[in-house]
Amino acid sequence: MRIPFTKMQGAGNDFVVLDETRGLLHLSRAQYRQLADRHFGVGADQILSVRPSPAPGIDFEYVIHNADGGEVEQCGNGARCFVRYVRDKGLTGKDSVRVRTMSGVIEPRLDADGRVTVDMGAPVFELQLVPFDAAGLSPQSHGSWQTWPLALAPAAPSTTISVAVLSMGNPHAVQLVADVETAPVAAQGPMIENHARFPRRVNAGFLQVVDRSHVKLRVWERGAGETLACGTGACAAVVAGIRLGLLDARVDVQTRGGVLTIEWSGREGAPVLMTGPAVTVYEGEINLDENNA
Ligand SMILES: N[C@@H](CCC[C@H](N)C(=O)O)C(=O)O
Repeated sequence: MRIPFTKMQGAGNDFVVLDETRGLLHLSRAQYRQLADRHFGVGADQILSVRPSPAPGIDFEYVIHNADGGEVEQCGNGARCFVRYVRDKGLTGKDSVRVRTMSGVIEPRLDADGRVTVDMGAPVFELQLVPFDAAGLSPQSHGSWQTWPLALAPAAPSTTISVAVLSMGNPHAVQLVADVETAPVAAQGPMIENHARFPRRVNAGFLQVVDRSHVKLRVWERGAGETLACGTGACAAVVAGIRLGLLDARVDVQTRGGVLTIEWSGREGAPVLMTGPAVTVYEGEINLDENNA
């Protein structure tokens, strides 16, 4: 099967975008993996499928698959690319669209300066909704919030780290580090991602606070490994930093692929705003392996 695609990136988090507004492609998990494969496919951290309005008052549906082929709830950098794509392709005349994802409705809008801002909705702190199993653990209190001890085994020697746990529609565990450049992202990332206390696995953030409005961040993404940037990871890290009393309401997040600006008032139920780049890299067509269907 030969299909057209668009390659996009937001702060270096890269995507294959598929237009399914005129019919679903019904790709298999193996075909999503082939699209994401950097040797046998196009290469991407996630595959984004653009689907028609699922309900009145909603402009589009946005379906996200990680590089491992698994469908996931949310993708922040992808949301910025989504609105750039539907506008550039003439699928809408609006600068701001309401888009349904697996975890709710988000609102990306094209800004006058060429960047994109997304209302990512409110962070979720209920542990069972993340989901995170805290049974038998004693949290460490930081003012009105807490972090959780997470034993990483079989690390040698075994290590216990301290993580803030929350959902931005998808699950995040954020730990503070002294220096992101020397943080053990590749060593700890897979252990955190697959930790038994996260039944749906988790995205693992490594956050260095520079000052109250600047941080550095690396994220080991569930189903994709370390990426150059993670939009929901940036939102989760800044929300965690604000709730831990370390950050102000507007923070620039330096990732390896660029800067994202995150704003959150700190009020429970208030939405997180994320601003950053969204860029089309090229268009193409690919033969998908029928044996993978
Ligand atoms: N890169 C994304 C997040 C994509 C999904 C994530 N790996 C997950 O499994 O939840 C972003 O920019 O938010």
